Amino acid sequence: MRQAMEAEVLNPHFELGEQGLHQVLSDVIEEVRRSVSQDIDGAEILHSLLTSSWLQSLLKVYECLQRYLRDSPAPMLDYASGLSLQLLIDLKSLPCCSEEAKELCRLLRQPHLQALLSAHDTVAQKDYEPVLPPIPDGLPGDEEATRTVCLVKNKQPLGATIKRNEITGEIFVARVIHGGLADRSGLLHAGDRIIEVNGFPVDGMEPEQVIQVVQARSHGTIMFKVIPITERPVHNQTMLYVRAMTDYSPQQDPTIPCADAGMSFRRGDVLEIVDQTDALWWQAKKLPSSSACAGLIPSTNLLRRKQREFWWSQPYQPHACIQTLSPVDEEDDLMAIDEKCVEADEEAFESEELREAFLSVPPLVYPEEDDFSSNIEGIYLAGFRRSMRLCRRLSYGTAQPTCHTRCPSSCYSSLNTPYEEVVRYQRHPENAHRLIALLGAPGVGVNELRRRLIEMNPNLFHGAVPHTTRAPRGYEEFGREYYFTSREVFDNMVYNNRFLEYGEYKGNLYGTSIEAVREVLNRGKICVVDIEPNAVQAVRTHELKAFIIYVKPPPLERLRVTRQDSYITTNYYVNRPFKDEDFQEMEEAAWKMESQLWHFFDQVIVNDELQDSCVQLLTAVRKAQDEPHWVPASWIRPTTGP
Ligand SMILES: Nc1ncnc2c1ncn2[C@@H]1O[C@H](COP(=O)(O)OP(=O)(O)OP(=O)(O)O)[C@@H](O)[C@H]1O
Repeated sequence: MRQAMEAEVLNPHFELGEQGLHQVLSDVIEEVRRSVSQDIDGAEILHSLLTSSWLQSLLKVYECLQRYLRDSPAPMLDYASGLSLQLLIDLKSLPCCSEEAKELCRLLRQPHLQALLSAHDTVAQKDYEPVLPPIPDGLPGDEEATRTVCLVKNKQPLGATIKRNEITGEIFVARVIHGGLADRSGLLHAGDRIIEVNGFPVDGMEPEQVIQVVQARSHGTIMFKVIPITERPVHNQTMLYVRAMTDYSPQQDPTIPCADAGMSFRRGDVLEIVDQTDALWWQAKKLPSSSACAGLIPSTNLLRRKQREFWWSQPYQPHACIQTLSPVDEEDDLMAIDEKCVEADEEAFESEELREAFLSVPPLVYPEEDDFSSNIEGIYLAGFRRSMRLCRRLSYGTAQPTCHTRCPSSCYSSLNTPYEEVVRYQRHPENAHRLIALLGAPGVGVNELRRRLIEMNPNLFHGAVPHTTRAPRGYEEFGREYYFTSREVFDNMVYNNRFLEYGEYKGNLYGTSIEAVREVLNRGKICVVDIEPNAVQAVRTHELKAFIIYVKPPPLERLRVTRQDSYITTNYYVNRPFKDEDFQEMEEAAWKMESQLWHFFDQVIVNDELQDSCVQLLTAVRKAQDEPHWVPASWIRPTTGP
């Protein structure tokens, strides 16, 4: 037996048998037991030593470590994600690809495979230590043991805030910022009492004075003597991603505990909430983030409270919802009749006065149809009829009954949800396409871009056929120009929230229904619609998963240059060249849309050079369908209730 043990000691690579060291120990105990019965001196002591539970545990740990060292798999490489990306780039750059290469591309782009590779890299790069056994019970708990913590400061802040107990004058660590220097050291915790900084006793000092002592040394080692907190709070670190629905600036928030530790954000920013331990102040990172260090932001409840206070502190203003963007005043436009008319509206011919007015203004073009209602390769471009467009512009009605729900971002509802929970979503190739919704100020070019996109590939891109209560004309077909319905049916659809948006124009109702969009999507096509601001909420649903593209006007000087030969569709059913006032109105309308809806835009295209904008639009639409994006969590795991 002894020989066997010696062999083990001498040869560290000695392979322990099935039972391992545990077995060896049992044998030793057995031998010692026999020695005890022979009454050999000291054998009893040795016996109790070897049978003690702590030694057994220690040996088990040793065995685990041996097994860990022997069996731990070593990765072939730790950058599988990078390699797959490189492979995709290389394959893409090939002039022509074999079927196998295409298949490989498809596989490598699969979200599950990418997630697997990423998980592999995380594991491969991390040095996982074995789990250590728990600290034995019975250690003295009330001992005021001090700890000396040395942090090497570089240009980064320390990443901790302090507070003073006003009664005792003691200084405590108030908060440790996730990913900051203090956090990464693992040695400072919220609640630790600071006794000394760089040898200076800090009890009784004001927090600002303590900070001065810390800052006296801009780099090098800073030494803290602390009494560690006995019971550390449990950190609430569930992974949460949110989209900010409001702007926030810590510098302008007098209530933030430490403005320097705060993080500013803008509406639409995606934030990773890394710590929600404090009910009032969360810690978050802005994505994509290059910094390891998080910043303080108000929690949902706190931000909601702040917004409410701000809301009530504002002087009363007449309701300034997006709908109040006044369309061109009808009376003003009547004065503009002497402009050069290049196009007449389908409905314009119903009015005798207008017909006369048109006839008196040369040169005139009287297309039987709206110019956008064209036919490409036998495919009709639906949803471009002028009356529908003008109706939408004039429209104040939506599928939602009250203003609060109609202007989701601007008014009350953003107070309820200052952060919207989001998740990363990538459409599965077999799922329906995401709805593409274009939005922009009147005249900015939404319809021009939409039309050009559909013309690029009318077999793939489609508009939704609108509904109307207007009677069909001789050349019009049901389901091509419009779905012609009775007012009763239309009202019923409104009542049942089946319209994304609807409105009235010259006594007739017009609207884009969810069914019309669904009909396009069910045929495997990409449905491209333009929406008014009040339809934003209606397209942001689990079913449609709209990708909202905002078309932004370029600066005024560029509008003047690029729109020299363009015509604005006025409220008077004529097209005329753009005037400076039109550009100003466009900018104002754009500004309002941006200030109220920016956080809902998945993509912004500045419509400067038309060709560039078309390329940007096409790229955005492809990305919307094929690449991962942040979407509301409720789209992926729908919640019950409103
Ligand atoms: N980038 C551009 N450069 C030059 N002209 C443009 C550009 N974008 C659009 N246009 C022209 O501007 C005019 C208005 O565009 P369009 O009708 O698409 O506006 P819209 O945003 O759809 O407005 P509406 O609300 O009136 O439907 C059209 O004559 C169009 O050809």
